[in-house]
Amino acid sequence: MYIEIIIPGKLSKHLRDAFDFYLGKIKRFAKVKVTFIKLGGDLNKLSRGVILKNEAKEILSKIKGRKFVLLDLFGKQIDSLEFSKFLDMQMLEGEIVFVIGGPLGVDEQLRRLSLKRISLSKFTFTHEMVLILLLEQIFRGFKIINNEKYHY
Ligand SMILES: C[S@@+](CC[C@H](N)C(=O)[O-])C[C@H]1O[C@@H](n2cnc3c(N)ncnc32)[C@H](O)[C@@H]1O
Repeated sequence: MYIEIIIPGKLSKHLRDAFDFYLGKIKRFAKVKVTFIKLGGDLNKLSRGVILKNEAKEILSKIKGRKFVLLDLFGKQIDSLEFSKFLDMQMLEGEIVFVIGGPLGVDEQLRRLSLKRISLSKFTFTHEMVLILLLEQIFRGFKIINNEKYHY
């Protein structure tokens, strides 16, 4: 199983331990690649719309026509069991691509093109926190699929 996560920006130092921790945990279930793309510009010089379009262009160039799941505040809230079923189903395809928006959110084009939009809760998290939360849910999902003790 191959999982790719595309996210604008860089991971802050204070989250690196959590990032490495969950990547290490997932590696026996799947190969995970996290692709950081450059931010779409400086809000002091460009409008939010232009920045989001720049990021969408860069993200789409990495997606190269593949299906992707968007992490989106306005997406559907699902629970960990449903997420694990989705992971299990995608295993038949052999690949899942997730996209997380940048600090300013996502361009509508990405919403339109996405296969599915998932909301983790009604709270707004930083995009970097969403990366860590997503990795933990992926790990949890594999533990559920494999009937291993972790999800209570
Ligand atoms: C700081 S948020 C951007 C908030 C922005 N107001 C918006 O409308 O998306 C950065 C990114 O993190 C992700 N994100 C933040 N909170 C989320 C949540 N509760 N569920 C799913 N994704 C979330 C989304 O991909 C979002 O584009």
